[in-house]
Amino acid sequence: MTDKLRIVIGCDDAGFDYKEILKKDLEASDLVESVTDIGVDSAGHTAYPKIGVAAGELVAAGEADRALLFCGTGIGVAMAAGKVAGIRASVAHDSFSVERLILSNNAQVLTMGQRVIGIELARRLVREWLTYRFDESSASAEKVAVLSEYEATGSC
Ligand SMILES: O=C[C@H](O)[C@H](O)COP(=O)(O)O
Repeated sequence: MTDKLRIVIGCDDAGFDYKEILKKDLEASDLVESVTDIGVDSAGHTAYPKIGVAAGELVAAGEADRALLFCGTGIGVAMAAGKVAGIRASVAHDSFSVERLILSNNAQVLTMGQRVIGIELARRLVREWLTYRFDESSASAEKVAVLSEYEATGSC
């Protein structure tokens, strides 16, 4: 049995519809322990960097395992979340990239763009994302460690 995940979900106004749909999917999933919605609400106009940083900080603080974020393209919230120390975040809109986001990069944050990907593909990819766990003994681990080394020391 795979450990269940504590997930933060968030969006800007351009990602609101998908965030609402995926929030329901996550809440119904057997692979999810909890879902924390950090907004925006339907009337929200919070700029995407604030959502990305807020989600990244929750994960970095150990209050969640992963974050799933939406904006128009997925790019802005990924850039913002990735500014938080220790956070690895990326947009991914295809099955292989979603797999490698976990198995190669041990990323905690997946982002998607509501203006880019169809909703049924987004839902399928999130279902797949929930099944992957990074293998700390894999050859990928030492590559991920180089990122951490750079963060810690300023060089690698
Ligand atoms: O990456 C940014 C997002 O796509 C955002 O939702 C839209 O930003 P814009 O309004 O600056 O295009």
